[in-house]
Amino acid sequence: MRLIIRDNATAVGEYIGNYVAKRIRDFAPTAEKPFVIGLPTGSSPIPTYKHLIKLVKAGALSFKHVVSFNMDEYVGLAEDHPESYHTFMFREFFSHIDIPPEQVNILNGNAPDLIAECNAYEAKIKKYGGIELFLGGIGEDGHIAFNEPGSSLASRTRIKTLAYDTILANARFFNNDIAAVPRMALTVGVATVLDAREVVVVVSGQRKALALRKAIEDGVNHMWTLSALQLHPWALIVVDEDATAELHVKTVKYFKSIERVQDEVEAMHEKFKKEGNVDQPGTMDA
Ligand SMILES: N[C@@H]1[C@@H](O)[C@H](O)[C@@H](COP(=O)(O)O)O[C@@H]1O
Repeated sequence: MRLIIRDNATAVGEYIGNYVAKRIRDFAPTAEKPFVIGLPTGSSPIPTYKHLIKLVKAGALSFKHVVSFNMDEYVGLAEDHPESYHTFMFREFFSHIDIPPEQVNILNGNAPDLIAECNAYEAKIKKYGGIELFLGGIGEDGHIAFNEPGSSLASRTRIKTLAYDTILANARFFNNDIAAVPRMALTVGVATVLDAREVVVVVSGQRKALALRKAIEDGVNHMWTLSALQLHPWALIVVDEDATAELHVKTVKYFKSIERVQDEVEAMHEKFKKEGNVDQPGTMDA
């Protein structure tokens, strides 16, 4: 696992935006071989979406051959409700980029058969050959997608009852009316996320600091589902300084030093490549 620390949420968004853009460009997606990406909602990924929009508008990136799968959606909230994840994704991202809407997949929290909806979602991901890069955010209780504490680390897309803490945390999006926050959601499972070839997680703000510590300094534990990322061979967490508040100084220093050495290795490879000595980029420590 790599941990990248940036000064603030904007810098985190720029870092992840550039990272995702490079992955898409290097993949060179086509209609026959699209780049399959998993996407989150929440306030944390907004700076990333803003940066990706900027790159698309500047002609430096295209989502024409990208297929997206969102992480989750509330159950029973009208699709056009201002706080549905459908509305969020189009408002904050999709309507500003060139992704064809038919390539966007978001769970339908109003499907007549919710279990069938979840199973079909998993099947569709499989049909595309799996997710290349899953971008995620976390809740204050360490949940990834809506995999609340106690979720099975082998879980798949399913119906999930929300933790009361999450309902309280999300009330800010419903005029602080706790009663208006849906009690259930459809969510990809922990195993659905871990199946992706690469996972990138954004964590910003001091209120996520404990979750970050639990996820990276303690062991794998279903009470902090992000910790399951320790089992993933290619995981990257990008955080702002505020989110590191509960980490040991030693941990922060360690990951900063890894980034420094990695930069040196990459610069060296670039130099060699220019001189025609190597044709493979350096591999990154995961
Ligand atoms: N289901 C979503 C999560 O996928 C998201 O990571 C979390 C964090 O939101 P924010 O970034 O606004 O703190 O919000 C919800 O709970």
